[in-house]
Amino acid sequence: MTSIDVRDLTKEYGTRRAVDHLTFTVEPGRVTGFLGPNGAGKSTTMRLVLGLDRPTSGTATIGGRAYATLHEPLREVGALLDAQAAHGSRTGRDHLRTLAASNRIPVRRVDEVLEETGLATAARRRVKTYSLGMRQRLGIAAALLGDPPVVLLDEPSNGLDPEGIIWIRTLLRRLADEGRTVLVSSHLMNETASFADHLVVLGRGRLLADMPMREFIHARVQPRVRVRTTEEAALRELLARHGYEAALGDGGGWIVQHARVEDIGRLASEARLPVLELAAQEGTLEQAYLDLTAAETEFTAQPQEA
Ligand SMILES: Nc1ncnc2c1ncn2[C@@H]1O[C@H](COP(=O)(O)OP(=O)(O)OP(=O)(O)O)[C@@H](O)[C@H]1O
Repeated sequence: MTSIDVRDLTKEYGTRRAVDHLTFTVEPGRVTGFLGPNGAGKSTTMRLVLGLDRPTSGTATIGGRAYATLHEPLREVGALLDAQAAHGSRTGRDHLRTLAASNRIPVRRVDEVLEETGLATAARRRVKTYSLGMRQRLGIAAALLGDPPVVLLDEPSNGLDPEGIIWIRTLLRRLADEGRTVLVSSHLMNETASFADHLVVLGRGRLLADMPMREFIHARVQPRVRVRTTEEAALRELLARHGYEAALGDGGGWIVQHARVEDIGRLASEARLPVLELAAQEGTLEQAYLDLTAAETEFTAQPQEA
């Protein structure tokens, strides 16, 4: 099993510190969402892991080895960093064949990944005729070509249509279920919530969180309850009397802050209030993420640099 290990990693561009003493491990068998505001250092970290840039200090290794020392890198790590990387005058198939040949990957893998990424019918077209979503699929096909145990994808849902977004979600889950190490950066919180098991969150080059996604949400978003009754005034008075804060929700009913269904249900029952609806409202990843990064967003903190 191959993990990605980032240890005390720092990268400076001139006086700007893009990555600041970062330490975390991306474990196999789960999808790790890589989050952070614009400029937080996600792409820089991925570039350092892939040996595309040199760290100022610290290390980034894959299975204990620096990327530059891997014998057949595409068989060990698949990456999507820049979907525009393919040469426009080549066909999608030729692009993948060239990559396969230079990494001693059997040529049958080309047709397999074209099929897997839904590009089989477009394989003989020049890449410059591809839509953004098709280029994205081609970049993912290239990442999967060497059947690697480690996959890094920077914003893979970018440009994909709704069907493509469902496809990528299923793909990521499958890769993790097969025991691979999967690191995926995204700005789309609903998307990330739909595929990630674990989160690594950066802010201004530093590690803000490294924990299971459920834990991250529960630690930051208080539970809420939605309750609806025919006796509005009585409910409001009951909640206020027990110190609950409640506000009218969309489509009727009350949203009660810091509450659990067990407590509100019992209160309503004891007061003999007819309850039409009673439901726990799960916190979302977006709420938890915004709460964490509010103070960290570069553009909020330093508007003069925007
Ligand atoms: N080649 C470079 N030269 C100078 N500064 C750079 C370079 N690459 C990145 N930076 C700076 O490093 C910081 C981190 O950028 P990076 O692209 O890693 O962030 P990110 O989290 O991937 O952002 P985004 O979500 O916008 O893609 C930014 O302030 C950026 O301007």
